[in-house]
Amino acid sequence: MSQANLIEARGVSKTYQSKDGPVESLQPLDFAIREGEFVSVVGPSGCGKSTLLKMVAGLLPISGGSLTLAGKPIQGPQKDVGIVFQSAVLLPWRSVEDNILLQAEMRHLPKATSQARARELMDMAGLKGFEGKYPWQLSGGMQQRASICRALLHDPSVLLMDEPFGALDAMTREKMNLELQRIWMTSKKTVMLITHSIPEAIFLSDRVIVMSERPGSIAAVYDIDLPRPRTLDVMASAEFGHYTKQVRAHFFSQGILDH
Ligand SMILES: Nc1ncnc2c1ncn2[C@@H]1O[C@H](COP(=O)(O)OP(=O)(O)OP(=O)(O)O)[C@@H](O)[C@H]1O
Repeated sequence: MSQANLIEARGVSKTYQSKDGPVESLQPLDFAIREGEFVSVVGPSGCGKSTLLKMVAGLLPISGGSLTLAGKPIQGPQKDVGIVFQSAVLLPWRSVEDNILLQAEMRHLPKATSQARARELMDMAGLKGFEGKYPWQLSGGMQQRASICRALLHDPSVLLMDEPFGALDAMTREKMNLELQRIWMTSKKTVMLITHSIPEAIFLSDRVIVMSERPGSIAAVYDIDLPRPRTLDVMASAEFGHYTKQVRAHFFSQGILDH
C-alpha cells in the first residue's frame, strides 16, 4: 500500500435544498483515503453514506469544504472512478460482455482494446465462459460481478461501491466478499465501500469509518489489522470479534441497536 492520499475531504458538508426547506445531510467531515487502500463506511440508515459516495463520484456537488481526488477538486462526474450500485443495472437485451463494454461505448474508448480488457476482467472475476450469456441467465452474484467488471473497464484508480451485495443471500454475499478481496488484491484499486454489514466492512477493509445518525458525522475510524488474504474463518477469531464489538458499540450508544 502506498502512502499518498488519493481522496481527501476537509470540512466537507452537504445540505439538500428540498421544497420543505434545507435538509442537513452531512456535518463537516474530514477524512482521507490512501492510494490502494480499502475503506468501508458504515452507519445508520439515512446518515448520508450514499450522499458521501455520490459526492466523491462527482455526481452531487458538495455544500461546503473541500473534496479532492488526486489533489484536484472534484467538480462534476469523475473519469477516474468506477461505481457499483446495489442493483447490478445490466441491460437485459445485451450479453454480459456487451453490458461490460457499455462503459467503453459511453466513454468512446477503442473497441478492440476494450474488448481485450473486458475479457481479462471477466477472467479475473470468474465469468469466463459466460461472455455471451444474458443477465437473466446469471445468478445475482454473477450479475454483480459483471457490474464490477463494467466499473473497472476504463481502469479507474478508484472503485466506489454502494451496498453492492445488499440484495444477495447471506452465503452468496460471503462468497462475493472473498471475490471482492481477490479482485481488489489483483487490481490494486482504491476502494470505498458503503455497507450496512459490520462483519463485511471489517472482513474487507484496511479501515472502517463509522458514521453517526443524520446529520451524519464521523463517529470513529478503525484500522483493521488482520493479515491478508483473509479467509472466512477469520470471522470466528477473537480479533475479529473484538473489532465487531467496537463498531457495534457505536450503534448501541446511538440507540440504533439494542443490547
Ligand atoms: N435529494 C434529496 N433531497 C433531500 N434530502 C435528501 C435527498 N437525498 C437524500 N436526502 C436525505 O439525506 C439524508 C442522507 O441520505 P443518504 O441516502 O445519503 O443516506 P444513507 O446513509 O445512504 O441511507 P441508507 O443507509 O438508508 O441508504 C437522508 O436523511 C435523506 O432523506
